[in-house]
Amino acid sequence: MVPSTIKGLRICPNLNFLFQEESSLLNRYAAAQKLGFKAVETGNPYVNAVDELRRVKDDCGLEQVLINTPVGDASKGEVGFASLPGKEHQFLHGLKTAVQYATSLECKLIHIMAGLVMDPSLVDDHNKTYVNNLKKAAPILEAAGIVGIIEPINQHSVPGYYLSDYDKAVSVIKDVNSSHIGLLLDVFHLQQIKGDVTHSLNEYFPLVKHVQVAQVPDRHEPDTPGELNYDYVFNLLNKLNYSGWVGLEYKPASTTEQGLKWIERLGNH
Ligand SMILES: O=C(O)C(=O)CO
Repeated sequence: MVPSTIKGLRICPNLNFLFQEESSLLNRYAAAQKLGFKAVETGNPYVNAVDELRRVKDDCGLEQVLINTPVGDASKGEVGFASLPGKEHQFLHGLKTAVQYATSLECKLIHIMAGLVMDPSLVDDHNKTYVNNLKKAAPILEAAGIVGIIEPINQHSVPGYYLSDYDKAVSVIKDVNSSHIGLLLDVFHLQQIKGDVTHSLNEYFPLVKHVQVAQVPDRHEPDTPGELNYDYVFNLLNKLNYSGWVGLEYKPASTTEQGLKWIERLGNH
């Protein structure tokens, strides 16, 4: 069994990163529950029918904290659709699918994936498309009681990803001006995009609806060798009175279960 909190912060494994020893997503819910987790996040729930997922989630007594919007053909930039000019229909269809899944799974957070900029000369069209799509998404999310969150992703992890700048994310959230559009702050990406973790966490905290963690640069467990001191980061989240979930979105350095020992190690400081 593993603790489901670290320093009082609630933690949930991302089932598209952890428990990959289980080839089936449905079995990953059971594996997470067996180890003692109370909740999960799932980047791509669409590999299963929503009723199947709902049944397994409920049988395991797990909370579904977050899902992502669907992605398409990455070779066409479709790592999500939110910023893609000319694909507004696919964005809206994907959003409605995500809302349908989230509603059935009683999930209150949807990570809205932005897509890739395949032609840098079209970045202004991406900017306009992104804001317009999020403005259309806000009332749909509000009606469903769901918050859409946008996540700056670093360019090493996803080269060409449209949203890779916190100032842009903040400006878009303020432009859309809806309590149903907020920020997903993944400390793994923050460190590689901007660094300045203490001041950045303080500055962006009012917009933060969800946090994810992984060590930099290898994206392994928080206590593996790397640039970030997660003992400090978790203490800082507590100082800020962060009450949301912390998503474990890292690639286990060995096995999932072996790697989870970091929680005990770090939690005892
Ligand atoms: O790659 C990431 O950090 C994501 O959150 C995609 O789900």
